[in-house]
Amino acid sequence: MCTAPPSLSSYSATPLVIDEVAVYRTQLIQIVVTSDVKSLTDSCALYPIVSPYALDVLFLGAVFLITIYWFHRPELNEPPLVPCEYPLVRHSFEFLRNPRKFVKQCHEQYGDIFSFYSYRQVYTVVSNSLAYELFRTADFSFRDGFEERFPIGYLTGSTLYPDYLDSLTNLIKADRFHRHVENCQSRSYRELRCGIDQLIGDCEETKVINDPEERLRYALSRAVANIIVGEDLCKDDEIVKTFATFAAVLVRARSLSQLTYTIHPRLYREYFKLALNYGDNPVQRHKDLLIKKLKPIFEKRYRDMQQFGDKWKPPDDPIQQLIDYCLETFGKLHYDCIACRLLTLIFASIHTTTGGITSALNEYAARPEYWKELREEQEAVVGDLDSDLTMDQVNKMEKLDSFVKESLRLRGDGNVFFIPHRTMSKSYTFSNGYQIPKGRLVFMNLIAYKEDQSLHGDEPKKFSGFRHVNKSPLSKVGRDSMSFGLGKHACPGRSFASKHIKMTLSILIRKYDISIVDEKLPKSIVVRGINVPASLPLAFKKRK
Ligand code: HEM
Repeated sequence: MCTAPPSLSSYSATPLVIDEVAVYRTQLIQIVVTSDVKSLTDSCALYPIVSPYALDVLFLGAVFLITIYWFHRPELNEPPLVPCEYPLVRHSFEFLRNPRKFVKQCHEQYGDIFSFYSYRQVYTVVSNSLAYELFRTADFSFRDGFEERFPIGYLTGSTLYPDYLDSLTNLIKADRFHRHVENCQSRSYRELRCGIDQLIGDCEETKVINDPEERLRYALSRAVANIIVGEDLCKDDEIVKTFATFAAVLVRARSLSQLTYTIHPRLYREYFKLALNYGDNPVQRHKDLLIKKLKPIFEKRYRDMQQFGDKWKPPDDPIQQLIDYCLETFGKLHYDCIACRLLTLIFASIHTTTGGITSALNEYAARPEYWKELREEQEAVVGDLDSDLTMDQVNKMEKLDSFVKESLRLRGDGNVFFIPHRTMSKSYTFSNGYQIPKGRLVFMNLIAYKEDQSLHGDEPKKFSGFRHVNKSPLSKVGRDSMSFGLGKHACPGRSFASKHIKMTLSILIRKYDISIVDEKLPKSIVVRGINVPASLPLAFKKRK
């Protein structure tokens, strides 16, 4: 006879002996795996002859099968794993003590692909042609690799929204964005000049500025804000501060969380978020500020759109791009999503571009042998400091373009890796036959790239400011030009960045004599594990 299994409440109410529990467990399993009523009845009828230990046998069987599979699973032809001396920390010490020496030695010994173990993860490093393969194939994700080391999407809340990075990339790549940047050329140039005049000053007498990077970052923020949020808001001190400081806030919080990464990336992500949310929660504060200041502009636009319909021709600017995106995606204005887009754009654009300005400026100040030619080019192309700077003129600054490109190529001498990419497909087989499993973080060996004579010409390790004249410009990516990445995810803001770096240097070169104060200071420093251009104290004097 089939007795119905007791209800869950009766389990707890009735004291059962061990054998009874096993019988009911067996019965429950049978019920779950049985799909139709008849077989259910049949299976219930069978229960007295099923062993009370069936579940345990099943479990042991599964463990046995998994063990067999584990030992006989297809082995990947993994790249050589650098053997390590210290069992727990593996290569972490050697790598952190002298990353350059470690990577160079491993490359010499193991060739263009090798893996090493740091803390609890295996990393793979690729050089030369395998590095280009990494950038060019869709089987690797730059975003996933970057997001693990710097979870910007998660921290800003952008990952809540569909395709958050794709939609930002599309916004920057769109023709209407390029048209808008061109249309804003003279007003954003004036903003930049005004910022430099105020923050660096007239310098009638020689003036030593200890923090040129920070001052130039604020000047640049005004110019970029002019393009992104418009003429009025770019003069708003709070908005400019958000543009100038948002990335620095994240970098500071990251330094508090770095140690947790060595335990587990997920712990690191959560701790990072906690470190940010603690106290005044800067991400939310910056979001609230952007929403407060921008809401009236968005609402007015939206009202105008509804009131005038097709007769209304909206301004073709990023604000309108964001409105259109929100209406297409959500059917209404979505302010949190708008703030997320803007913060990600600010994060991606301001510090990176200021870094480019700073490294080129440090090289310029330290290398008087280039001053004459670079000044002559400025005078020939632009002339007077007070006249506007057109896009056409910026494009004609070939020597300056090459100088900036060279400083970006060689910047951060201690940088040994390019941003990691993560394998997306099940496993990936490189063209030389080595295989890596899904999820592996893969880095490009930057030392090998910088020292490759076949790419950069004679003496590739030496700074040669005009190395790239009459060759490809700064904003063009290629095998010999990878500061902005390569392939599908190559930086979509590269012409924007290159234009702003050149505009800033053009003003500085025309306006001041700039020289280095202490030649012994390094041009780049390691800040919390990342090599960045140092904000060297520089002497500014108004040119005669
Ligand atoms: C000197 C300044 C800059 C440098 C050195 C730089 C560098 C890079 C690099 C190396 C990548 C990864 C490319 C890859 O993996 O192939 C990247 C991606 C990106 N950059 Fe830039 N960038 C700069 C300025 C900017 C600016 C000004 C913007 C925005 C206007 C921007 C927006 C982005 C975005 C949205 C991505 C992600 C692209 C994607 O995943 O499809 N960047 N950048």
